[in-house]
Amino acid sequence: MINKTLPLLDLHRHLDGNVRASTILELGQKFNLPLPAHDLEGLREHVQVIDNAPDLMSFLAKLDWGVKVLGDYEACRRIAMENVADAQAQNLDYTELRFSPYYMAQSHNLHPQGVTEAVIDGVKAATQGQHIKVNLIGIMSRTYGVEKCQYELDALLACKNDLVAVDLAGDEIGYPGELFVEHFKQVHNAYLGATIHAGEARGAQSIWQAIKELGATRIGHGVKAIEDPKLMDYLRDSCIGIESCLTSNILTSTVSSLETHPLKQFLTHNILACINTDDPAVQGIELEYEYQVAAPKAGLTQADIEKAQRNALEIAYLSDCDKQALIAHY
Ligand SMILES: O=c1[nH]cnc2c1ncn2[C@@H]1O[C@H](CO)[C@@H](O)[C@H]1O
Ligand SMILES: [Zn+2]
Repeated sequence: MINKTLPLLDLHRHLDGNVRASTILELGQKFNLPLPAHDLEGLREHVQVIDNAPDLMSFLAKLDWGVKVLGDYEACRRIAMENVADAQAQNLDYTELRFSPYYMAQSHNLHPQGVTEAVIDGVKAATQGQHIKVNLIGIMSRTYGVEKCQYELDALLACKNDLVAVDLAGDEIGYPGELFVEHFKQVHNAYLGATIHAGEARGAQSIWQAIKELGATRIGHGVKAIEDPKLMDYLRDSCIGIESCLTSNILTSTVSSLETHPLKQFLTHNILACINTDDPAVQGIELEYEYQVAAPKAGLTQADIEKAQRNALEIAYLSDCDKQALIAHY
């Protein structure tokens, strides 16, 4: 169960993996797009993973309608605002929303920088005067290759003051981290954090690479770390955070069942692992479900769950002062 005396955080939450089905319908109509269905019930199977996908890339295809309907910058601003509202409805005290501006821009030839500015503006407007605090992480979608990622990174770096970190997401097998060393040099030169999707579709080596060559201080998923005892020790000793996403890992067939998910072992090994959603709307879950249902199924005791809740605060891209403010609220 969620410990209500501690702040609740979701550090791995894709804004563009969390577009409401109702918004997809409305924007589809607004921009006259040929949607695969014209009511919510019919649309569901096209925008949500119902049965486990055979692999990561089939899972990721379900995110596509959420960005195909982004016909202008106002639509991007809207989904950013709705993401804040959804996070508030989950009683989150703090979340890091991540988004890929090129992925959002490409269907309607928008400019990634314009998309980035619209997302920033939407988040600022929606959080104004509210309790919830939101930081943004820019994603490079590796699925589009090295050059497109540079184009995407240029857009993100132009807005670097409104971001806390840069991530690499998408096709981990087809576009391994080795291709992105130059990109992450620029990320570090801009004093941004680096959290990287690794050890999800590929093995422990991909996590080593993300840490040693790309300078990641946090890892998205990282499930394959369990195969490498040296890496497990390294993650613990170097305080590298692991952003676990339980249901996501089942739906992408990364892990065969919650019962065999390595999160429990990460926590027992004193790795700074935490519980997150990933793509809530596409997965049809929310953070509450991950804490109340998925985590116990994955073998976490109440003490483990509280540890994970505290770990999120520890590894969040927040100053010590901001962390204290979150704790002081309770
Ligand atoms: O679980 C995941 N693993 C890898 N990449 C992901 C996952 N969820 C979303 N994206 C990727 O993130 C970008 C949108 O934010 C897209 O590139 C999408 O494919
Ligand atoms: Zn993710």
